[in-house]
Amino acid sequence: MNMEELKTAISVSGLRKCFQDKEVLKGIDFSVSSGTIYALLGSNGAGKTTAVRILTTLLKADSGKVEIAGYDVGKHPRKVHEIISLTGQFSAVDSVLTGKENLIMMGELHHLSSPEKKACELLKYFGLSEDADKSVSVFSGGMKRKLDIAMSLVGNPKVIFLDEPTTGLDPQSRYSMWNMIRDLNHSGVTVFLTTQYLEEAEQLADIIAILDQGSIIAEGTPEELKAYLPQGVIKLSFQDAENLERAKNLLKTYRMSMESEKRELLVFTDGKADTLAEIFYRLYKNKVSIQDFARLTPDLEDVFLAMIQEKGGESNGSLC
Ligand SMILES: Nc1ncnc2c1ncn2[C@@H]1O[C@H](COP(=O)(O)OP(=O)(O)OP(=O)(O)O)[C@@H](O)[C@H]1O
Repeated sequence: MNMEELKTAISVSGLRKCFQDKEVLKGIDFSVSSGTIYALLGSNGAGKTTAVRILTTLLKADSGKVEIAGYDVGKHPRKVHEIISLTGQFSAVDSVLTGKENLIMMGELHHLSSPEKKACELLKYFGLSEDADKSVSVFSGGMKRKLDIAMSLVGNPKVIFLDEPTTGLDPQSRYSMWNMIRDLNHSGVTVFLTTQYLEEAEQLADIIAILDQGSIIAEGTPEELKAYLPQGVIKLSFQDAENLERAKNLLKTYRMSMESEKRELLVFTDGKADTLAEIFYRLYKNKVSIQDFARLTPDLEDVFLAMIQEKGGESNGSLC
């Protein structure tokens, strides 16, 4: 099957997995369009690695259906292996060998006609050419991670799974890894990544799914997820309690939240320019002196925390 013609790269429905009596995945559903970057975002222990292991045929689900490029992972694992690659949290490279030797070995495993040529191409692509003949034992964490991804690309996968690709990397290496993931995606590869970093999901993903205690509690583009929280909250600060109190009385028609100690007022508006102008005019006309103001736009972290808090009250009963 041709991936270019196939719209859905990954399709998951009703996926469940228990370990002993613990239900780690509670019947999750999602699909990933070909050519996109999909991020499964969740805290430690949310079930991300378990999901990736099932999607990549390393672990059997208790129930549910997973298809990669139309192939059922349980029934056609070999076909799935031809399409995917997996790079895990822990590097699979052999530290005794050099970077180039690792890649050549992988090329031989894939029966490439010219493993050395492929190794050189990948070393160049990942900016590792100068270090090609050094033993991997002297590579930095970031270099090892790059080599690990390079190894997974030897077989020209159409769908790549990256399990927490930047965990443990310094900000510079993380940034360079993000660029590489974007480049890979631009070359036509579908990317499925797990991360616990909100910023990473926001920077890279077309679609983000928030996995919390084995359930997907929200899914959408970063913008769609941000729309979950109200836009147009403005924060007004006042020099003294008197101005704060007068502003509060004048703006009674709006929903507000007051922090008396900080002499701050949060006003919840529809975010429209006319509304903001009306608020400022009302205060100005009544000679209320505003010390400072800011428009608060919720970021993904606010959304993540709000959603997790909201779901916290719901039952997490196990079905195992
Ligand atoms: N083989 C196993 N046997 C028993 N429990 C397991 C096994 N694998 C995972 N778990 C449990 O399943 C839960 C989810 O683990 P998983 O590794 O999928 O989470 P994660 O979201 O990838 O977390 P992290 O970000 O820490 O890697 C955890 O409570 C973990 O202890």
